[in-house]
Amino acid sequence: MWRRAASLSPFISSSGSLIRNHQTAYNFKIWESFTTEIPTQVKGGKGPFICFVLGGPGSGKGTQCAKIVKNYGLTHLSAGELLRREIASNSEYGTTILNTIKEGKIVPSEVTVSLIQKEMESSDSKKFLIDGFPRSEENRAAFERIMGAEPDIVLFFDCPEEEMVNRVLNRNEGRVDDNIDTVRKRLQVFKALNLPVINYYARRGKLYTINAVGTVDEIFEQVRAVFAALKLVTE
Ligand SMILES: Nc1ncnc2c1ncn2[C@@H]1O[C@H](COP(=O)(O)OP(=O)(O)OP(=O)(O)O)[C@@H](O)[C@H]1O
Ligand SMILES: Nc1ccn([C@H]2C[C@H](O)[C@@H](COP(=O)(O)O)O2)c(=O)n1
Ligand SMILES: [Mg+2]
Repeated sequence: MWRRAASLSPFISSSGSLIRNHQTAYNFKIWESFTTEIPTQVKGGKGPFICFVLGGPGSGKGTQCAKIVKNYGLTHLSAGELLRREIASNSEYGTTILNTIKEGKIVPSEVTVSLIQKEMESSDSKKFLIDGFPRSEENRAAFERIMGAEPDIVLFFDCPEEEMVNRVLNRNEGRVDDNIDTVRKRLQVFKALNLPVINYYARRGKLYTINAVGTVDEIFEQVRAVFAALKLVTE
């Protein structure tokens, strides 16, 4: 169990020397190579390592998180899964959460952060992969305020909208939001509320953009390059 009182200061340089700028779905820079700039100080504070995982609906966040867990042993917390679990448990917020998800909107931050908080504070893990969070500036601010922590790094799975729509419509997991109407709304919400957060982390030098087109293994090779550079995470 843990509690962090203060935020970490930025610790990863975003000025790697062999980076090429690719035009991708949302025009973020892709980190293509980490050959010379290995961060020397990965962790500055006493709290756990926190990696936020962002990307539009169906961009492959959950799929890649499963591979990260398997290869690097981080504890995976999917905000969407925590909310779906809350619906299934018939909690007092269940109906509100269900209706919000059906509408493709964002659940109030206090609800989501308190679910994440419960998981993190009852875990002995020292490294968390927080998938699908923060979805908005409000989410981000609430996490910082309530948890007193910031992510160490942020992975962004950058995927063209058409590909995301195809993946969601073929997912076949019985999710109430896997239909064309909701996915269109989720894409609008993603662009309006989540892209600004992604930009925020890019400005803070914490964002690692992954080109989310290709096979699952090809995409994971880019993730591996990020984690290879962050030696401390794997120890
Ligand atoms: N690289 C890929 N190529 C083709 N299909 C993929 C790829 N990665 C994931 N998928 C499939 O696309 C669907 C969506 O993937 P996933 O659930 O990982 O996305 P997500 O980003 O977590 O979406 P959401 O935000 O809706 O939870 C799944 O059916 C998954 O098997
Ligand atoms: N921070 C979050 C994460 C998720 N939700 C809601 C709204 C999403 O459409 C839905 C599914 O999430 P996913 O499994 O796609 O990550 O859950 C939210 O309101 N806030
Ligand atoms: Mg997911």
